[in-house]
Amino acid sequence: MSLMLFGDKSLDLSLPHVMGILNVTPDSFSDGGSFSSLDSALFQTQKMIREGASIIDVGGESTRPGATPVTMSQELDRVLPVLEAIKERFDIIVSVDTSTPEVIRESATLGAGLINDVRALERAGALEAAAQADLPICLMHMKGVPQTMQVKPDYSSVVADVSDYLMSRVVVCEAAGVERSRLILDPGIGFGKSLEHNLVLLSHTEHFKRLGFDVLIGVSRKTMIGDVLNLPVDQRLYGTMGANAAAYTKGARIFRVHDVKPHVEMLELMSRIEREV
Ligand SMILES: Cn1c(SCC(=O)Nc2ccccc2)nc2c(=O)[nH]c(N)nc21
Repeated sequence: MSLMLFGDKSLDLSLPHVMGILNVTPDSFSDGGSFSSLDSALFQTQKMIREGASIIDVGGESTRPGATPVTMSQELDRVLPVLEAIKERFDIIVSVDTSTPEVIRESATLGAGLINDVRALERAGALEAAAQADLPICLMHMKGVPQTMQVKPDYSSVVADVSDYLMSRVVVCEAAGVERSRLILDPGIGFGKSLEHNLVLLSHTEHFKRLGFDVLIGVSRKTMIGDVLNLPVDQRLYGTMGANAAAYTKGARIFRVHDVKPHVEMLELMSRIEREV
């Protein structure tokens, strides 16, 4: 048992957990407007919970390469109503993707269970907001900024560089009053990495585990799967499952995915077999 508190709930992170992706950026609701985007978000959320998700990940900012930056008020308007509505209706941990101090603060007040920051609390004020929020924080590595991070990314040693960076953020967090036991590490697959860099990071997932932290992996449907299999984004489920299975065998325990049911069932068998003496 290795319990971690996520707001008013806790998870045993000796077991694998699926984090279902809920996109609330307006372009993600191209359902012809039959539902309001909130109805659609709640419907998706209910489906992912029924399929076995432990966490619902809500993000108001698209971090795709070339994505236009979102204003703070846009982020607040997209995330907070959905967070509130989910907390009212469901008993589930809600993770909020944000790098913005005000969103961290408001989300904590409204009952978020995890802050998922692709910028590892680098933004001015984010560290202080996170320290006050008293929530678990996922620190993810990103090299550069979304607009340009995929232009010839280069590392002397990608595993060492990424883990050195994340450990430097851990030190800064501890100095700001964020206990190490609240921190989850994430190598940031696809955020300023070549295909080779992504494959090496996944192959060395254990390295981050051995640093003494739980590891979150977000590889679902990403370009690296497309690069390996030469498949479009809507045909990357099996490749995604293979990548997550490999990361599981190397110690990852939280998996950020679009397809909840396949992963819940895959990880149920993997964890049952791995635990058999
Ligand atoms: C918010 N967020 C994202 S968004 C990027 C994305 O899904 N792109 C994408 C999705 C589908 C297809 C192509 C690209 N990725 C991570 C991650 O890997 N780890 C953590 N912790 N948070 C994350």
